[in-house]
Amino acid sequence: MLHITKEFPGIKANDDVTLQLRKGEIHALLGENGAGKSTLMSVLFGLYQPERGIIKKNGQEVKINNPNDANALGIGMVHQHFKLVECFTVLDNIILGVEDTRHGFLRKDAARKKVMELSEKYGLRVDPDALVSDISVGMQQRVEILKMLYRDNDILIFDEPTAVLTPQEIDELMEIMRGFKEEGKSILFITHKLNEIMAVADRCTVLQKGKGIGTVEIAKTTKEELSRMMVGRDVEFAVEKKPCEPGRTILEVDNLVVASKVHKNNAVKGVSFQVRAGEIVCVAGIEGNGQSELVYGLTGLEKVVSGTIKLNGQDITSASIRTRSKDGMSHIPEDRHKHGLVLDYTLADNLVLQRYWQPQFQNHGFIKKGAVLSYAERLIEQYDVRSGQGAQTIARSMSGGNQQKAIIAREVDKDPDLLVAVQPTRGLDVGAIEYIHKQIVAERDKGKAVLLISLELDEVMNLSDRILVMYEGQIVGEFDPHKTTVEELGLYMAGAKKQGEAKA
Ligand SMILES: Nc1ncnc2c1ncn2[C@@H]1O[C@H](COP(=O)(O)OP(=O)(O)OP(=O)(O)O)[C@@H](O)[C@H]1O
Repeated sequence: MLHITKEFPGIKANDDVTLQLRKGEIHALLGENGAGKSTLMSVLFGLYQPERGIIKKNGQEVKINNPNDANALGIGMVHQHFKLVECFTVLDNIILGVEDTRHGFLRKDAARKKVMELSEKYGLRVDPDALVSDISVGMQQRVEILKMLYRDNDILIFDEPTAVLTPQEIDELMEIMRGFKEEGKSILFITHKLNEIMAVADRCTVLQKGKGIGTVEIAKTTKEELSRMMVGRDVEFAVEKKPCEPGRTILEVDNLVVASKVHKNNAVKGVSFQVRAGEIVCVAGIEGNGQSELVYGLTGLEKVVSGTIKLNGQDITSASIRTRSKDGMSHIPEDRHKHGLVLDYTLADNLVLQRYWQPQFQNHGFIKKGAVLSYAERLIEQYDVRSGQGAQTIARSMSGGNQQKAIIAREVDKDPDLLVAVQPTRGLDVGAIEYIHKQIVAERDKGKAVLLISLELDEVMNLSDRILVMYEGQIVGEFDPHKTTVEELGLYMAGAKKQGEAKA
């Protein structure tokens, strides 16, 4: 890709960027949120046409007008937010658009055979007949990868593939990528996780505010140098925090049971714990052990089966979401598109989603547009949310990381008593993670209670004052982060160990 420039209203997302990919290499693409990584890859995949610049494959200039052209050139892409049809089966998703319809009949036998062979060969376990809406995020990603392989692609673009995976799944993906490389396929890999780049990549190209800063050989660089190139300053990987001084109980959960949406059993099976003012309690666990359902129950997204939830001593077990919000609960949700934002609203409207009815923002049922805008502008400035048209930007057009920052700004600025933060730094760059971690600790130091749900053990160890490990819907252990290790937590998370009587 030579001298690519791509503009959107108000922003040059790519500004004269050159990227060269070799055969059989894993090439990482690194940059702050909104630096233009996804845009550059969307240009390569034919989703956007650049204003300037050309693309060459094997020395020949090519024109990629749409994803079909990209596929014909052997270029495939796994998007940051998957592009699957939820009510279709795995197999139908893989063959979508390249179905064999000879003589007017849809023929799937050969397709099924090819999919199963690819699945076997690369260790990409899928159930071809399962509906996409019923399978885990990890399996959805395998479907996306199989889609590329089914089309015989040999340039594979992975846009933040590990942001949604568990540590085990990340290891598996790294192995799969190495396998592709050995076969001579070329991989473009966007990630914010420097450890992953150091582990698998051969080279790394760094973007900063739309411009290419340079390409480095991984064998000759360090994590620190990469983060400096990308953020333009040194980044602290561990946040400083003083010992915790917990106060009164803010959240009290007693014997909570929450049903599962996917299977008949309960997902949360009698969980009890408390979170006090001025402490960060972290629920650690492998994805799918009831953490999501616990949060749905706490925040009111799902009705609970039994048990009680008290916030500041008030029973809120059956309270509406608005009541919980008014009573002092904030929620940074796991899925920013499903529960965090209204994607076709402006950034400003998204920032007042739970507050537009307050006198500050409405008068006799009419929204005070000026007040909403100036409030949004303050948050955008304070939380460094970057987008093309400021408060008026449509949320859908913002980069994933900046969408996340907008949600964090909204939830923290509500000044809650309890902040329920689920994977708050998913998809954020190292500079933004440092900032968010400091914010969470600052909230704690202001006397707020923080319940953090995270799959990232580094984050758990770094931030929490107390760790609860969840396994198969129950709390199987409680730990002091200063007295435990990642290895010990791992054993409890995998169900190999359980504390006699889990107290919390
Ligand atoms: N379709 C679009 N319309 C308008 N602006 C867009 C569109 N797509 C991207 N942008 C803007 O272009 C810039 C670059 O976005 P891009 O998604 O490429 O960043 P990124 O480096 O992938 O970020 P992240 O790490 O947060 O995913 C952002 O400011 C974004 O708001």
